[in-house]
Amino acid sequence: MANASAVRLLGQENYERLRSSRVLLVGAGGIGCELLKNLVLMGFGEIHIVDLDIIDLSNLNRQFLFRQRDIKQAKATTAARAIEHVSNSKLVAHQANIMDVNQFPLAWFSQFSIFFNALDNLEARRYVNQMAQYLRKPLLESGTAGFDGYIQPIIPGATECFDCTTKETPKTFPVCTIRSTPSQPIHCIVWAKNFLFSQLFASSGSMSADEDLGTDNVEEIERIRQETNELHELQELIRSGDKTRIRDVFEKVFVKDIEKLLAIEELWKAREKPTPLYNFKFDEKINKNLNTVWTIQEQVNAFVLATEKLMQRLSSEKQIEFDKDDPDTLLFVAAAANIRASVFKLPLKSVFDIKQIAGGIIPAIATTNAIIAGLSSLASLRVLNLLKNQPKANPTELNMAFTAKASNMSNNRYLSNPQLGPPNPRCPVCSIARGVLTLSQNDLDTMRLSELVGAVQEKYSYSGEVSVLDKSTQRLLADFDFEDLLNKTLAEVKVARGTILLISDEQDSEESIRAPVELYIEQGEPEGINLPDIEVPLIKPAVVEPDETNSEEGVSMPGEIILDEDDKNPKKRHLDDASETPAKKALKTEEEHVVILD
Ligand SMILES: Nc1ncnc2c1ncn2[C@@H]1O[C@H](COP(=O)(O)OP(=O)(O)OP(=O)(O)O)[C@@H](O)[C@H]1O
Ligand SMILES: [Zn+2]
Repeated sequence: MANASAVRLLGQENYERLRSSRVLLVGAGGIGCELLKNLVLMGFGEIHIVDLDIIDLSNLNRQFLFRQRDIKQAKATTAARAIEHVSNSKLVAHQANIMDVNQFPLAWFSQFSIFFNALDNLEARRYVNQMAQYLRKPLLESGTAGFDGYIQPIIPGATECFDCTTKETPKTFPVCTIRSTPSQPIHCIVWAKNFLFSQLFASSGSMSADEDLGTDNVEEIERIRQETNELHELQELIRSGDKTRIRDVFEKVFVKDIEKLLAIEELWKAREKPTPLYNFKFDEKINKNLNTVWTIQEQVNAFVLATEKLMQRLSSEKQIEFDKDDPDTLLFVAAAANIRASVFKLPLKSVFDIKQIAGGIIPAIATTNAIIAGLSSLASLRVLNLLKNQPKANPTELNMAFTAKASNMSNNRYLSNPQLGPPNPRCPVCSIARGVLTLSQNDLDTMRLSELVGAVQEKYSYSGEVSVLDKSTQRLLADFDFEDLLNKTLAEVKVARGTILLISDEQDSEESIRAPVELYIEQGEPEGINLPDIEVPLIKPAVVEPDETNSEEGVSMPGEIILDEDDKNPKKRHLDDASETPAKKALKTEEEHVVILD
């Protein structure tokens, strides 16, 4: 049965095209459920839904295709089943990770006219963006965070891609700030959760000798190492189950360790000194109101109570992970964070506030999801040229992108309609020449890496050394002073179907170097190395400006904590930093040691 209103909007011919389109929806959560309903009601011919997760009780308030009885069922299949009875579309559900190259190789993506992202993490978003760039297929990217949201149509070659602008990564902090010199409540929360809690209840590791601590102060480094190893001993104490020893734990963490810190005078030249919590006592007074800020005595009592409970649990659980919904772990982290905050003379917070911060909670709002999904489905008609009388303009001139902003509204307008930008010529993703290299199974098993690298050098005229990076795992496979793997087979170095290799010029030339090239490894016939015919231009090495930072505004993603903090973020990529090859940049990022608040 034809959908009369769709025919009126699109015209008969375009409606037929819509009916014969096959589309991919990645994510069947808050935006995904809304979007699936829209795509079905619009009448797309075939819709594939991919989601790796199962339904949780907390999803039901907004993921309206799911009911209580569906809890623990797969999201993708349940969503398809829930909408089937009103659907005139063929629905195909996959409970899987979209980044699983065995299930979803590049060729699988090529069957779709458009991809819709309804995801909640940067990694998967980046991955689908990359597939869209390889196949030059349009992608409708979307996201919400509370009352804010956005849609961004991405048309490879014509508009900017997801990675053309820098994105805020989850906030990270230098280790020394967390361990020695907290200056905000958040530093104490990160310390309590990622350090104290995990050392006492979750892990058993002591520190490795070469861990970078983000400070050069020898005394401080020594103190941090010693403290970690002593905490390891405290873990033994905790595991003994002897509750009388909680006093020792408390004294070590809030008195002795602080005294040791105070002894490093260098640290306190320009900072207020902490005060150890001397004369502490434990009593029975427990405050049960999670919304108020407790007195320090109530924090101390809560710390003892939570530690007792966790100690008891350790007799049956091997280790305990922090979970914002696990009251014992939350209470421990909240109390420890507040006691430390008081020692460092910082403001205390309620358990409820700490739960939000430590759990990374941004409330998900059904209405925002519905607005964004509505805009995403409507924009897809424009992207696919399905609207009747659609102006034939360059995509960057059409009104296709939207942001919904309540948090920072301009001109009293909730919805605004920014123009899509053209691809950023310095984008690390869409500015790089790329192609697909198909290798036979036999070649994948037996070909040496050196053979492949040699062929790439010859085909794209790299005159000197090149570096080879496996982008999927960020492993360096070869460069000018690392040739150990060149003699190994592709199978031995784990280059397989779905691997993306980034080859960069290592030539030390003043004049010009060749741009990098990216190859997606596909498996198939025929034998031999048939490299794709792509142009890999010569570029001028950029002048190095060491302190240059990217001024483009980051876009925050749902599910991530973006904190107002002025510490410079060592993980932020510099799109315009052409002083290093991407391969080297990736390695450096891996080496930097920071505490991540997840
Ligand atoms: N790599 C991936 N492959 C497939 N699906 C993914 C992948 N990463 C995330 N998803 C799915 O994307 C959806 C995002 O939906 P949403 O943002 O509403 O998150 P949620 O997990 O349902 O809710 P919340 O995080 O708020 O509890 C989730 O259902 C999640 O399982
Ligand atoms: Zn880009």
